[in-house]
Amino acid sequence: MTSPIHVAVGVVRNPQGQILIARRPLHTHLGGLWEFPGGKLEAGENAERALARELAEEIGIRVLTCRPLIKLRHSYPERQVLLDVWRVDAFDGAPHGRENQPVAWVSPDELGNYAFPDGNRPIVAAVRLPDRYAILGAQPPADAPAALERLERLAASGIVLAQLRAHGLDEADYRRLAQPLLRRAEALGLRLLLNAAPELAQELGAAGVHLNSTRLMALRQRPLPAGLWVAASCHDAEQLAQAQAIGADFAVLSPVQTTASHPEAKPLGWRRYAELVDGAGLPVYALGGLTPADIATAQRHGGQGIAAIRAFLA
Ligand SMILES: Nc1nc2c([nH]c(=O)n2[C@@H]2O[C@H](COP(=O)(O)OP(=O)(O)OP(=O)(O)O)[C@@H](O)[C@H]2O)c(=O)[nH]1
Ligand SMILES: [Mg+2]
Repeated sequence: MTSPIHVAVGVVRNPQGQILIARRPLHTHLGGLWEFPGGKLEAGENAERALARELAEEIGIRVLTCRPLIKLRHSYPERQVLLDVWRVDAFDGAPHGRENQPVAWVSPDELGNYAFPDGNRPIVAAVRLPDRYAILGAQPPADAPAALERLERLAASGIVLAQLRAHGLDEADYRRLAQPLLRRAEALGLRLLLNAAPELAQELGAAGVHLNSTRLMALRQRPLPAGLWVAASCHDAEQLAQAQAIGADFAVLSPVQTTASHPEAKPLGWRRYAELVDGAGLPVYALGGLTPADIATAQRHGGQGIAAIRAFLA
């Protein structure tokens, strides 16, 4: 197998939070599809240098600050690419298509309306996902008022994505608990995924499903359509590969450190976390004994951010 073509890709964000996309010229590989500007590394260049050069050449901006977002390998019939994707949050100049390609500013949630190359699906997910994923836990008896109060506190602290995890409840109790939480989450602008059967998540109008590793391993395909989120709990390379194979949007990898909720589980540590994330092919949150102070560490190790049960309520 030849080594993949290393490509530096920029997710350029303006102060309004919109993302710059460009349309690939018709005569090129994947011509006519939308992309994030960028291009191949030249000999002797690292990804950051190539990114700065490509964004200057293609859209006429000077990159001021950038940081890694996600790295992905993808095989097209004609070639393999390593997409080395960076967030560009500060730049000089007004972006325009210097090669006459159409460009557009679109909000992260509108990205789904544009036709991108197949390899870009995880990039779009990474752009849309926040750096914190909250796990709203509940134990029997399902205490809806207490869970609602925690949901409010999560939203007040800026959480926009969470899952409802209540493994001790039977389906009827889980349903009773989930319904008012889903209604409140919607009003708060918080996307609530159900850690439950995908059919239940869809029936109750949740933002998506969070698959525990048993459900994940039993699936042969993505259980919900593209408009809903599919997340998965993973603990090793096999489960991450399965998450990617069924087309999950993101994964949670645990335990990264020793944690009070699972004291018996052997932690992965950041080095192993980074190794697993590197081959995962989808955004991965770190979970297990972490606090918001670890977000930057998770991102430095290739992750999307952190997931936590208690830390966001502190
Ligand atoms: N820039 C960019 N390339 C992408 C994206 N997604 C994706 O699969 N690719 C693939 O990455 C490869 C390299 O990108 P490129 O064609 O922009 O390379 P380049 O700017 O150096 O152009 P060149 O061929 O004229 O030198 C292409 O095969 C392209 O299809 C994306 O979002 N942005
Ligand atoms: Mg290019």
